[in-house]
Amino acid sequence: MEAKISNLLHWLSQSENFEFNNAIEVIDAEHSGRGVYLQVQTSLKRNDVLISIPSSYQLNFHSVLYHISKFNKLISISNVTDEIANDSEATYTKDPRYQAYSILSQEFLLQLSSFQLLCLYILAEWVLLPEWVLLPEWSTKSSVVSFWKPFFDIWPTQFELGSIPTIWNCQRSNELTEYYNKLIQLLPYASLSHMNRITKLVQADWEVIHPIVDKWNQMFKAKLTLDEQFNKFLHIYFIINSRCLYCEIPLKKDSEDKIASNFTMVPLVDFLNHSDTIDKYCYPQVNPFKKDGVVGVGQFMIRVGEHTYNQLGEQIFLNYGPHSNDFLLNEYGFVIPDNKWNFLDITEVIIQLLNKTCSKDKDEMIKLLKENDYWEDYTINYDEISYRTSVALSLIVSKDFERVKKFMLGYITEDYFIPKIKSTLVEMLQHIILNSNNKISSVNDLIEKNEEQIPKRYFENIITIHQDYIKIVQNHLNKISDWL
Ligand SMILES: C[S@@+](CC[C@H](N)C(=O)[O-])C[C@H]1O[C@@H](n2cnc3c(N)ncnc32)[C@H](O)[C@@H]1O
Repeated sequence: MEAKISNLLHWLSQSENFEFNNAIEVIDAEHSGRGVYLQVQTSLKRNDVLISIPSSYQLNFHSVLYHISKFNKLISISNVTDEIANDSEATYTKDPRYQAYSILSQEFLLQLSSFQLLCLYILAEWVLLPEWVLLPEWSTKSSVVSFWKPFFDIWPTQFELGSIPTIWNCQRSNELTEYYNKLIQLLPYASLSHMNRITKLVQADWEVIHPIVDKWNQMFKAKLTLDEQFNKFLHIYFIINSRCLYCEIPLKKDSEDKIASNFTMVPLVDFLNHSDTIDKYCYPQVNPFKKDGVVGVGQFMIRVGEHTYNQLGEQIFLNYGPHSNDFLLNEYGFVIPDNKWNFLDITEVIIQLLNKTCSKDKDEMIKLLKENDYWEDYTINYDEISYRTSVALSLIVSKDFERVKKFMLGYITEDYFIPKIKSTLVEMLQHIILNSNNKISSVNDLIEKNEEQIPKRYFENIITIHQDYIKIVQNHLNKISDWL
């Protein structure tokens, strides 16, 4: 890994606009992978620059179009593909990308989302190009490598990202599928619905890009099967997902997918690990795009936040957002114990309770909740049972439609409903604890039968989420015992 990191630094240092504070270093740690640490006894203070990466070394919608257009001269987008010199005929015959990228029309590329374009491009440059150049017709020119190779080389392996539930759910032709299905069954409801949502996005994106991969396979006689290529795509999808940083993409300014497409991938910045503390450690800043030969969306900087770094060995963290463990597991493949943003989604439990009421009342309740935007998304965090959860529960238990309408409008407080819902709430919370305890026991059973095929952290992540659920619920049970 050290050699790969020094290759990356060497590659970046070819740009004058690259900065990496000489008090920090990238270190590979057992639990959280690569991270950035203070390695010189000094003091890094608010607004000091830690990392600064020019546009031309970031992977995003703009830079990918720029690089594709080097091989396909029919692509011409102002402010993106200008300033590309014409190649000689000799160059054309040396690099299979001229042929591969010739099937990508400007119209097709521009309507892709950032995710689709980057997945397709990274698949080509990282996975397929090294195979293409080994074919007899290109083999004498195998010195052809992607500009991005030093960046690709430091990305996590399939094994490192393997704890993400959508990967268990989507991976094709895998001997561990049966095992993964057992793990999926032990996920909490919030993780399961998150997994199902991302699974649909992954599958939809593959539907869009796989016709191109098919054409490349015919052009270059692929060695990998389509299933193997899908697994590589899945890996790339989650590399992007777990390492992308918010950044406005001018070409996506007016597009429908602009929120999901506004991101860039930034070498070195993508080594920063997550802390659940917001606004403390460091923060990103993107300097506006300057024309003069600079390609892309702007210089990406990381500056020190309000915390002064002066402890040798301290880790430089970045907050990825106020994310619960269910979210972190599904988007990034890790959890943090006692994460302060944890919450339980108890929509399923509330709906089960609702299903036990007589069907006429049930239909009316659903109608009232939907009409007033109180349908689903019932949550509990450590400190609070959400207002919408209290409203739904009060309605289901009391069946007092008129008073619940006033409760929704804030004319009466929950104090009125507390004595009515107390016993149902206690029963429901105890049931949640029982359910999490059962799942923890089942995960422990799986660990015993595992025979080391699956890394222990996959199981431990699920156990941590359930244990944290129990802490949240137990806190409410303690509070309820003080009521009235
Ligand atoms: C943006 S990358 C950070 C660099 C990464 N550690 C690496 O080795 O390349 C995000 C990934 O880092 C890991 N990660 C980030 N924060 C973590 C934390 N607090 N604890 C454990 N793993 C963490 C997760 O694997 C996540 O998918």
